[in-house]
Formats: sequence, structure tokens, C-alpha cells
Amino acid sequence: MPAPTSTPRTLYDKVYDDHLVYSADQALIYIDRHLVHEVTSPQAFEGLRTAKRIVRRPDCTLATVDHNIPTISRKSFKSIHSFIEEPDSRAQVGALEDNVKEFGLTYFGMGDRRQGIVHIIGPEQGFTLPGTTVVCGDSHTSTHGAFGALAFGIGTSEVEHVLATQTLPQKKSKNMRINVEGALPAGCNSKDIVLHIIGLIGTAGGNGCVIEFSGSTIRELSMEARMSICNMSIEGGARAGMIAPDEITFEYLAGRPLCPVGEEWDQAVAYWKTLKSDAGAHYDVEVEIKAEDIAPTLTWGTSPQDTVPITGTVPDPEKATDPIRKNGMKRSLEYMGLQPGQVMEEVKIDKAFLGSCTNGRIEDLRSAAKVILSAGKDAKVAEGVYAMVVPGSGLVKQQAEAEGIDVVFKKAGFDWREAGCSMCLGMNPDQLKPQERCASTSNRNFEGRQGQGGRTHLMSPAMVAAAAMTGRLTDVRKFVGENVSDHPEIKVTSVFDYMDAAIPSPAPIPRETKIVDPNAKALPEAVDPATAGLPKFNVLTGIAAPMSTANIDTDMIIPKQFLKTLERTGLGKAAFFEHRYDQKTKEENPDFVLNKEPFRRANILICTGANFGCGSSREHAPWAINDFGIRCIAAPSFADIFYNNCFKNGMLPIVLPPAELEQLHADASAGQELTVDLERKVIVRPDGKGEISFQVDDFRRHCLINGLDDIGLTLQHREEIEQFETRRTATWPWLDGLGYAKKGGKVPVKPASPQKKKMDW
Ligand SMILES: CC(C)[C@H](C(=O)O)[C@@H](O)C(=O)O
Ligand code: SF4
Repeated sequence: MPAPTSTPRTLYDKVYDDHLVYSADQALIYIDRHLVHEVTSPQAFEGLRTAKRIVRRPDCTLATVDHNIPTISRKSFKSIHSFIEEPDSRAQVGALEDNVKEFGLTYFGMGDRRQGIVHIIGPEQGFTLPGTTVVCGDSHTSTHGAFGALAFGIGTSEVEHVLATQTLPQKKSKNMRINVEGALPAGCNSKDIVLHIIGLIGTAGGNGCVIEFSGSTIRELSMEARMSICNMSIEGGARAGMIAPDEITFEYLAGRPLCPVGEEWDQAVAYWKTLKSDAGAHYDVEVEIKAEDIAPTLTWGTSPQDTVPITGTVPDPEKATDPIRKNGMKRSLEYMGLQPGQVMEEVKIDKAFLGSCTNGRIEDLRSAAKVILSAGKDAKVAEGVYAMVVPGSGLVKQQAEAEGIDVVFKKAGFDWREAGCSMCLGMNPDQLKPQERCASTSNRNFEGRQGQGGRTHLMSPAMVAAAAMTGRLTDVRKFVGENVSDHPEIKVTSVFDYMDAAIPSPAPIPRETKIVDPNAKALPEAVDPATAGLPKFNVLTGIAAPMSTANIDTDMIIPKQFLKTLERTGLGKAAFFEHRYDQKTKEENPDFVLNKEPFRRANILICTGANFGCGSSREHAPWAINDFGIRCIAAPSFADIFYNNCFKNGMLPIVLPPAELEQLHADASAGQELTVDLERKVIVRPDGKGEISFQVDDFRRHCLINGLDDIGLTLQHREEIEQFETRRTATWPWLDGLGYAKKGGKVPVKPASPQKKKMDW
């Protein structure tokens, strides 16, 4: 491990340092835990197959299906082939099932009650542990930071990189601390805390940073409440959020199937206790929040930063001073069908959705059930409202049923579903219809997110339950008053009551074409990076398309229906789909810039709005833009995962100050050609108007210019990776070989009492 240093370090610094395979500006870090789902993995496995590579650490990899699967009753479930009707969803789930068999990975499929949303099952099984690095091809991997893990979303190219090498090239992020102090007011919970934070810092507030959440309010929260907060770090622009592990963390973990036991447990806890920021550690950004300022909060617009207390009104775009913000707000209000000044509590809803990786855990369901019970013995969901509950995993569902929570929901008229992402992202049959308004516990309210034309208001599970019962957005305090007491109807149980009978993972099925060698210690021969073949980027001259929208999210760049592909190519037609085509007539929208001449031929994009590519980790976004023909994007700032994904596809994202972007925007709008010279790090303006220089990381520049694939480059460091693994086994033995596969499917159980600590209500 790296030599201890006397400089005070943050929690993030410590976990980062402990995973350095080698240190450099572009360092290589070891990945302890890799979660895999069906949407972002097919192209990664295909890449392995083509290069004849194996999965380096099947024992550190766990796969499940969540995004595409229907959440209807599984009573008739035999196989995904007969159960999933939509062909593309079926193909994507089928591809994962084939891949886990071929590569010998542990998989919780639809017939396994441990299946669930990736970010729910990782912690549930003890796969997520303090001080680990956790990745997944999914932006909400930030959830796992609640354990003091360094957990972040990655694109598909990086998924392939981790599968092949168990490492990732990384640049160190900045440290940001958000300190929340004091007692939470009545009616508020962790969702209100995180919505309040995002409203304050904005969706770009955490760009380039890892956020550490600290303070007495955070320390008082249960693990599930902490997960809801770290989950939405990505909506605050940070790739990762972290909370120092403590007794609450250790109590949550003890006895979970993939946790260390006996002496190793003691050893692990001793290490985990060191994982807190040192006094005097340096933070690049610090934010102080008083819990007393937080109210039950929800969103009014189409960005998670568009928050308002439930007692508030819809804001007026005319009051915004920044023209980009003003236009954005106007478009949001039009999309949401709201008027400035409208009282939030008077807004009627059509649907209520309780679920997702933010709020699909047992405490979330309990808190919503308590609101229903507070509404009266025979209270029902308001007339005309369809309300659904989607537990985050099969085990959450089972526990809720044992506690009688399902009965509370069903009696009130809620639909009680099976585990999956469901209507958080309508990649499956659960979707909003155009103009339907939904009170939702999910994390994104982007245009079309829950279904084309659908209108999403984000809020806590308790607030969703309150809205479902009244039929309009409602202040939950009217239901629960000052005191939230336990209801006798809900018998709180321990999840350990259900772990013991868990179904073992299927053994990998040997195949003729199998390329996995489970006994292989060394990596296979490295593929020559020069032959791996990314297109080289040196000098690019061409038409530049001008845009001036802020927070262009990846759902906007490529909506969910196009994520079901098994290929990396052919997505150009879908780029900016909802803006490019009239959704009714399917005709091109003549006002959209990429439909106009000469911009149809653009190979550069100049955007004056900040935070380009925010939201999901889908690499489909750069794939679509690239396939359209655009290879370089300049903007004031980029979301971290999107920025990274561009380089993996031979594309160049350039960060420039607003004044210079304005000049380039003017050139682009005039239809003039620009030249991007990466070798010289300049953009040449037309008509001798001079050059604008830009910064880019030297290593990335070198890779782009030479078309280098970084899996090949990393494999040249195989000896250092092996040395790291040897050290890892000696220092943190509990991180090796705890996979289900190695345990022969036996799930150990150490019974524990239900969590006594304060939970989200
Ligand atoms: C499909 C996946 C890439 C995506 C993400 O990264 O977040 C999804 O989970 C989402 O919530 O939009
Ligand atoms: S945000 Fe929604 S779609 Fe994405 S992983 Fe979480 S539940 Fe699934």
C-alpha cells in the first residue's frame, strides 16, 4: 500500500490512495466490486469476446437484470423468453443471461428472489463494503458511497475495461464537503435533504468533485436514508458521494451474505474505523446547510435542481436574470403544463410511483405505508389516480409482505408489483402517457424520462403516498402531524429472516465456445494497442452546430427506447430524438439546429450552456452524437461521466470560458467552418479571426492522436496489477473470494436484530 503520509487526508483521498495500482496524473486504480446490468454491458462483453479476453475477477463481479424487465406478477414466470414480450428488451436480457454463463459470473436473474435494482442488491448482499471501489455501468452507482466506498458510474467502454483488467485509469477528483447540521424538521427525510441540496448547488454544483456528506444530521440517518442521499449525488453533478462508515454502517452489514465473518470481520471493522477525514483535511469546495431550513421538498420543472418547498408556488421565468436560465424555465413550464405563481399544493396528479434505486427500500415502503395508515382505516387512493409500488428487490418485497405492508398498500388501492427499475425510466412497460402527471420517488424529472410527454415531480415516499391519497401534490405534514409514531399494523422484521433461504446462484454452464479459464491467474497476452483501433483525432475542420441550452442531459441526447441496442453503431438517427422530430407526425422539426443546413453536416458542436451531458452514464449518448458525425464538442462544462465517455470513443470534449464560446457560437451560427487542431491545442476561427487555445489532459491527447485503446495500454501494466492483488489479499483478505460462486451457493447467515437506529420514516 502507498506509504502513509502526514498531510491530513479526506475520506475520498484515503480510499483513492489505497487503490492506486500506480500513481500518475492519469493513475490506475484497482476496482474491488463491479455490478453489471443488461443495458450497459452487451457491447462490453462483445468487446471481450472479440479480443479473446476473459473476465479477470468473476469473484468481484455481480450481475442482475433490472431496467428492461416487466414488473407484473411472476407467478407464471418460466423463462425470460416467454415472459418478456418486448423483443428488444428480451434480447438485451437474453444477451446478459448468455454472457454471465459464458464468462462464469454470479447472476441474480428473474427467477431468483435476490434479483433487484443493482444499487439495492449490492448493499443488501454485503457486496458493497466500506473502503472499497465500486463501479457499475450506471450513474446511480454513487448510492454505494453511503458505506464509505468510492463508488461511481462508468460508461460501457469502461465496463469492458473493468471486466478485462479489474482496474480503471483515473484522474483524481476535487474534494467537496456538504455539511448538514441539526435536527430535521417534522415531515422531512433524506429525500428532502438531498432535493434541498441539489436545489441549492444546482445540477452542475458537484462537477469534477467527490462529495463527502457530513454533519450531525447525516450521522443520525440510517444506512437506507444515507443511500438515498448518496444516490442523488449524480443529480448534484458529482460522480460520487461518500459518507464515513460508523457503527450504523457496521450494524447494517454484520451478517450479510457477502460480508467477512469471524476474525476477518474484526480486521475489517478495524480498517473501516480509519476511514474518516482527518482534522484539517483540505476541501476544494465546502457547503454548510442547516437542517432547520429544509422543508418537505419537491420539483416543479424538468431538472432535479428545479425544487420548491411543498408550501411554495411555481416560479416565474421572467424573474430569472440569465437568458439561458429564463428560456430553460419557460420550456420546462410549458412541458410540465404549469403556470408561474401556481400553488404547488393545488396541482393534480394522475399517477403515483413508489420505487427506484433512490427510494425502493424497506424503510421507504414503511414510511409511505404509515402515511396511508394515518389517512384513516379505510382510506383509498384518490379517484382517478393510479398508484404503484415497486419494491427495489425481491428480498425487499418479501420483507414488506412479511410486515403486512403489501396489505396496507393493496387495501388502499395501490398496485403491488415485482422488483425492477419500472417507471423510474420507462424502458419496460411501466410508463407515463403523454401529459400524465406523476408524483414520483425516483431521481430524474427530465423531459420524457418516465414516458414520452410524461410530467414528473420528484419527492419523498411519504409525500408520494400523501399525493396518491389526495390526488394532488400534498404537504405530508397534514397526514402525519408532528409525531411519526409506529403503526401496530406494520410489524418491523429483520431482513436476515429472509436471507437464509435465499436461492443459490446457478453454476456457470460450460459451453463449447467458452473462453473463460477460472483457474487462470495471469492475464492473457495483451493485445497490441496500436491494432485496437480507435479512429485517430488530429486536425478536424468542418461546420459547427451552435446550441445554447444548459444542462443538456443524456436522456435528451438519446432517450431510453434506443438503449436496448446490442450494438455501438447506428444511433445517429436517434441523436436528440425528441427535439429533432415532431413526436406526433415523426417528421423532422425544421426549427431544430441539426435539421437545418448547413448544420446537418456538422462535425463540431458549440454549446454555450453549461453542464453538457449530465444525467445517466449511457455511452449511447456519445455513440449517437458520434454516429451523427460530430466528433468534437465545446461547452463551458461537462458532466464527468459524459466527458470521460467521449474520449473512449475517439471524440474530443473541450471546456472553454463563456466569452470564447460566444465568439465560436457566432462563427458557427454564420455557417462558417472551424478547425480544431488537437496537436496544437487550438481552435482556428474563420477569416483570420485568430485562434482560441484550450486545455486537454496530455495523456488523453496522446491517446486520441494515436487512436490508442486503453484496455491494451492497461494490460501492459499486468505485473503491477498482479502485485497490487497480492498486496490486497494480504491487507484486506475479505475482499477476495467471497463471491457466491466460490461459496458453492451457500449463503451464510448470522442472525441480527432489526436496526434499532433512527430510520427514514
Ligand atoms: C441505463 C443507465 C445507463 C442509466 C444511468 O446511467 O443512470 C439509467 O439507470 C438511468 O437511470 O438513466
Ligand atoms: S435511476 Fe432508475 S433506471 Fe436508473 S438504476 Fe436507478 S431505478 Fe434503475
